Amino acid sequence: MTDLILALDPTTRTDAMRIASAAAPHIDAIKIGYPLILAEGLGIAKELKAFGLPLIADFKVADIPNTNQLIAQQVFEAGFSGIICHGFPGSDSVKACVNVAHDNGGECYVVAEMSHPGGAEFFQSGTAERIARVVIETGADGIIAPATRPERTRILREIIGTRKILSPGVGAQGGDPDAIAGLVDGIIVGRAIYESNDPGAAAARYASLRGKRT
Ligand SMILES: O=C1C[C@H](C(=O)O)N([C@@H]2O[C@H](COP(=O)(O)O)[C@@H](O)[C@H]2O)C(=O)N1
Repeated sequence: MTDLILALDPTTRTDAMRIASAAAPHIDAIKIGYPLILAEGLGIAKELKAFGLPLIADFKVADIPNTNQLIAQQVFEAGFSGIICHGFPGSDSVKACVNVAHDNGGECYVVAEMSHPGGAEFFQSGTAERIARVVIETGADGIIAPATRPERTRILREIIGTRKILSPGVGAQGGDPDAIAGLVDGIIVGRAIYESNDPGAAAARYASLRGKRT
């Protein structure tokens, strides 16, 4: 089952609610991060929960363990069911997020390799693979891996086994959904949906990929 996760990055409540409402019937989760939260505050999470979909907090948490713990606690108190953290701060920092997520019945996903061009500079040469191994060590629920580089995501899949892969980079960044859908548990799509004149129809097109997971 290849889930469709809407990256809801508009920076006004009005646009966010309009787009979420149109896309809701076709998506499996909503990911929000700094663009919308800094613009509208954490309260937007409670409003978005009205759509009955899991909410993923994309804060790319990357601090010392204690600070990661404090951030993660705020995230799950705000009603999120998942959190994204970075892996480069090390296994103790990742474990702090994992523990809070699991204490709250939620999930923690770790950025293993980023989808933009710069992600190839710093996450390859072994870094992404090391982070994938931290995911195994810490019991994290999965990784973020690039839809723009299916060959890299395939390598990371070999390391993390059945843990989840959520894959951004489809659409606006050039990632081909058909090339990645069979490899991952969810594709993350933002601008190709929320910048569309018809976000509902755009989401429905990507939703047709469900079930492609092989
Ligand atoms: O490597 C990563 C990490 C990060 C993530 O998912 O954690 N994202 C996020 O995924 C979405 C893609 O949006 P769009 O390009 O479809 O508009 C945005 O919210 C990005 O911040 C990536 O794009 N690549």
